[in-house]
Amino acid sequence: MSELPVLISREEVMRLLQNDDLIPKLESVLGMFSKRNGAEVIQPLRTIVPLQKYNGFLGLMPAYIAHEDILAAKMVSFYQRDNDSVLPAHQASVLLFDPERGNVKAVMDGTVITEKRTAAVSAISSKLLMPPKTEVLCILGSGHQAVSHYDVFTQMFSFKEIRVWSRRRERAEQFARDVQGPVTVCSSVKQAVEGSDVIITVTMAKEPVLLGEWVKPGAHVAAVGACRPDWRELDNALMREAVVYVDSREGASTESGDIILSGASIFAELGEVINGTKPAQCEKTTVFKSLGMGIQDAVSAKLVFDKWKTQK
Ligand SMILES: NC(=O)C1=CN([C@@H]2O[C@H](COP(=O)(O)OP(=O)(O)OC[C@H]3O[C@@H](n4cnc5c(N)ncnc54)[C@H](O)[C@@H]3O)[C@@H](O)[C@H]2O)C=CC1
Ligand SMILES: O=C([O-])C1=[NH+]CCC1
Repeated sequence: MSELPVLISREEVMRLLQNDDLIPKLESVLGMFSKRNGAEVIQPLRTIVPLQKYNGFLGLMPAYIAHEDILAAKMVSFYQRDNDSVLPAHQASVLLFDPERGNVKAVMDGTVITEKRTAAVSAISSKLLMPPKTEVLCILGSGHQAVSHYDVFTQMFSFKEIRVWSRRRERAEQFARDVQGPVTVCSSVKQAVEGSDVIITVTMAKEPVLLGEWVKPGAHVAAVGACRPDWRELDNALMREAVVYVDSREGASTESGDIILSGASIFAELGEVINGTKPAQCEKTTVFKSLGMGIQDAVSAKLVFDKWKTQK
């Protein structure tokens, strides 16, 4: 009989998953994915189970990476909660399998994996696509992704100013108190965005919050929210004017309201830029539309498990 899977907690994932290890693994797997060698990376489109009664969704995200022999599946629930709800918006678990025997080796917290790997992928997009001189970072939203993005962006880059905007000013003020360095709390999206070189959108908005008319020409936007085909964070002007990069063409064309409803065309996947088969047009305004991928969770889970084994 198979051994029982090990359980790896949120705290352990937080301790074991470090950006320095994670970023090269993500770059490598994004590059592999964009080669479209179906025997190398298998990642079906995310299956979504709508939970209409609760204004929520369950996403199923399996992936197999042959070269590294990683088989994993994340299950993530996400809800549009009202403002005063104390319940979390996202919760996830990742199952890591033994691909040869088919048994589950580990069940681990996937919420921290989701927070860290998403932010790390946005940091990769910024490394590749942001303008050469970047001084101002702007974060729209002040939730979990805002914090993980702040952490990796301040670790990887140095900005003269970091701005945050949130629908409720007190949440933005709380964010500014919680993080390590100085943050300018902005009263409007326009105030936060104007003059920013890198803009991160990490909101639960269903309608555009970021308008193209406020965005400095040449800025880079990492658009992380709006992961349903009828949800938006960015307006048509921005989507149509910018050079649009995505994590997966199939994912973005199926799930991203910003892409589907604006009719914007996708210029490249991040993996194609990593592979050198598509250029990074840093001199132009760029949008990286992130939806999240099972392969990102799979490499993260493997890193966590390998470290856990060496430290147990
Ligand atoms: N691309 C990817 O791989 C992933 C994307 N996400 C998305 O990132 C976004 C942020 O996620 P979390 O930080 O975990 O959520 P969270 O619930 O911790 O934070 C959400 C933030 O959005 C704000 N917000 C809610 N409704 C809004 C509205 N109508 N207009 C403007 N702001 C609004 C909230 O005030 C809060 O600041 C979500 O859209 C989520 O689905 C999450 C995980 C992975
Ligand atoms: O990749 C992911 O885990 C998610 N993307 C949008 C909601 C959750």
